[in-house]
Amino acid sequence: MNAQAPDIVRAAYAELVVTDLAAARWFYVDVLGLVVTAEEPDALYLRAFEEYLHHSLVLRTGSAPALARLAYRVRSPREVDTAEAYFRALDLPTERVAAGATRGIGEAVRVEDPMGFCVEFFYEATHVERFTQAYHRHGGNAIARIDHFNVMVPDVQAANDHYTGLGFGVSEQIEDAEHLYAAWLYRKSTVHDIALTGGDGPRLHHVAFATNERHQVLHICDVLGSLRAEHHIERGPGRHGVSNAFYLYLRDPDGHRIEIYTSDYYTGDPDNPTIHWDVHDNRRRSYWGHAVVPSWYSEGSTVLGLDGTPQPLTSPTDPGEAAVTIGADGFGERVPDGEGFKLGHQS
Ligand SMILES: O=S(=O)(O)c1ccc(O)c(O)c1
Ligand SMILES: [Fe+2]
Repeated sequence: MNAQAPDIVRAAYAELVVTDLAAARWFYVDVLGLVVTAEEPDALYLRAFEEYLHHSLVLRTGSAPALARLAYRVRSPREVDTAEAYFRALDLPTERVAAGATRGIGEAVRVEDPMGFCVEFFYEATHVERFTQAYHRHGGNAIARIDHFNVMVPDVQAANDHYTGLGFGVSEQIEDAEHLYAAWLYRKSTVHDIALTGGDGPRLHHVAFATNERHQVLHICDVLGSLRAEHHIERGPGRHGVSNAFYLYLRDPDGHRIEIYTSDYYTGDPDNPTIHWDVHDNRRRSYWGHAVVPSWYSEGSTVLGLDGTPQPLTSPTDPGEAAVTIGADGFGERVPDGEGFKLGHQS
């Protein structure tokens, strides 16, 4: 009999390893405006304005940039036990950690999932002040909350099946008759808590935070421009086809990719239909047809396994999305009649 999947509420926090905590503090606190809940000589615990749990992002000093773990909140303390039983039944490396193993987080279970990511499931967490209406503290780029994780995996279908087995709904997919190239899956009533990007993996593609309004995304761009830090902008601002969200992708001082995201849509009814995008639809990634910078498809963060060591990478066996569109979706040497760019009518 299959073990019961834990009742997962949402993507809750990520722990990133950074090589220069001061530089990371400048990026995430001074530029992005995240709130410092707690600070240690080698770690920062940060949250966004609507959040009342201790943190949604931990930055910890290390010798090389990496994703230490992704964490999901479950609905009750009992669901931590359910999670442990579920993953042990799958014969996955699983460990129970005591309250305080991560400052501000209660007892939890950590698992190395089938894709190689270290994933934590917790319920108890320290409550701290919520700054939803502390408008005097909000900058023009007020980030409201963490929204989702995006991970790079060599087998999108297998990862999709792992997450549907955990009770995630599938909101959108990019596919053709042969392959599933990308997928977005959710537990909370938005487009996703986790997204799957085909590529060498396991790697972290990005952690996304949500703002409530588009102008807050645009303000980040203006702030970076005024600081002569515009090189932190990798892609966007723009409108996604998948998710319909307004987006901006940044690279932090260690190269970790952070998305600032707003205006996706509600997915909370039980019959929420999956949206299927053809891999040749030029609007899927950028609804206005803009090309996607090659680094967005090719670069990601190293992932640490449950034992804290970097995970070796596996390459996809099928052709990746960037191979079936022209180059990396617009920057392609194989454009037959253009100057290296995809023309609007081409796919
Ligand atoms: O680029 S996509 O439109 O596929 C996209 C949609 C939603 C996301 O969160 C994302 O990172 C990327
Ligand atoms: Fe995203």
